[in-house]
Amino acid sequence: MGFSLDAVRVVHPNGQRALAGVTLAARDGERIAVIGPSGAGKTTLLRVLGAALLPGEGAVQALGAKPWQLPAGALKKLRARIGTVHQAPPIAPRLRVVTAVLAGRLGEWSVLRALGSLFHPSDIAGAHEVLSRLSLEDRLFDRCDRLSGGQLQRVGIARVLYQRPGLLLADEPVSALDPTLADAAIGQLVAQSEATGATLVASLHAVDLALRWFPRVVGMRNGQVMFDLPTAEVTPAMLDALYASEGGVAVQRAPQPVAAEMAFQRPDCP
Ligand SMILES: Nc1ncnc2c1ncn2[C@@H]1O[C@H](COP(=O)(O)OP(=O)(O)OP(=O)(O)O)[C@@H](O)[C@H]1O
Repeated sequence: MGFSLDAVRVVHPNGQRALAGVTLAARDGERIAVIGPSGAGKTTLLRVLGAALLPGEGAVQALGAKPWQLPAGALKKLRARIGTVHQAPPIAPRLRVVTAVLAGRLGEWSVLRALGSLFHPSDIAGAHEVLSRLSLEDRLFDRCDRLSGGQLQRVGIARVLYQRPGLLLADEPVSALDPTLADAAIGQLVAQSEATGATLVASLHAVDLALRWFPRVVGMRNGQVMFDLPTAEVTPAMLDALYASEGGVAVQRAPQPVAAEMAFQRPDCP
């Protein structure tokens, strides 16, 4: 199952080309980091994988289904099996943390149960368990608008952990976290994939996290896949080329550890 994209092209309504013929596939349970400069098409790629954006051209398969050939009911069920961690989680400010986390399974619930959960959270222990994996269990009953940006981002991660999707997509999931928390949060996404067999695709600006936690790295630029390699084969020269500015002058980046050196530094998942 996993997913596959074949020659996928996306041009936004304003004429901006975001994906220029992307072909990419993953087996069940694979873990892939997508890296590349701003505007490379990473978010667009994840939206196509999540059946949230219909590409203008090309074929999409996710979890064994072709989303855009499904009737509405089946498409809804497929989307309930796909979880997305957004950079800025779409969570209503007045919602309590517990409710925001339990909303991860809204797609599986009837309208009645979903409405009931707003007033009487049904699985407080389950919400507590996933929040504790992100060191947020003490905020269970806080309102989301009382949280910092980084705490809210972790609530968004907890929500997807609670959902237990078959395809887990994470779009810049730790951009608001300090390095220690970011490392731990990526570790939790990886641990979830290992425990449930979910395919994990994360777009990351933090190249060190991509190299440390993911066995496969896809480099994107200008809507195209520039490389798709086992992490140990990604070289500093490839990273420099990926992030080089359009004018040909290399962008100043902090030195990145060589992939081969990073591979054995991956901490054990808790
Ligand atoms: N809704 C939209 N309407 C018009 N253009 C868009 C839209 N979303 C993205 N784009 C454009 O498509 C291209 C790819 O954007 P995308 O957000 O996928 O890149 P990205 O790699 O995720 O960037 P970043 O790292 O900055 O988040 C960019 O040129 C962007 O300006």
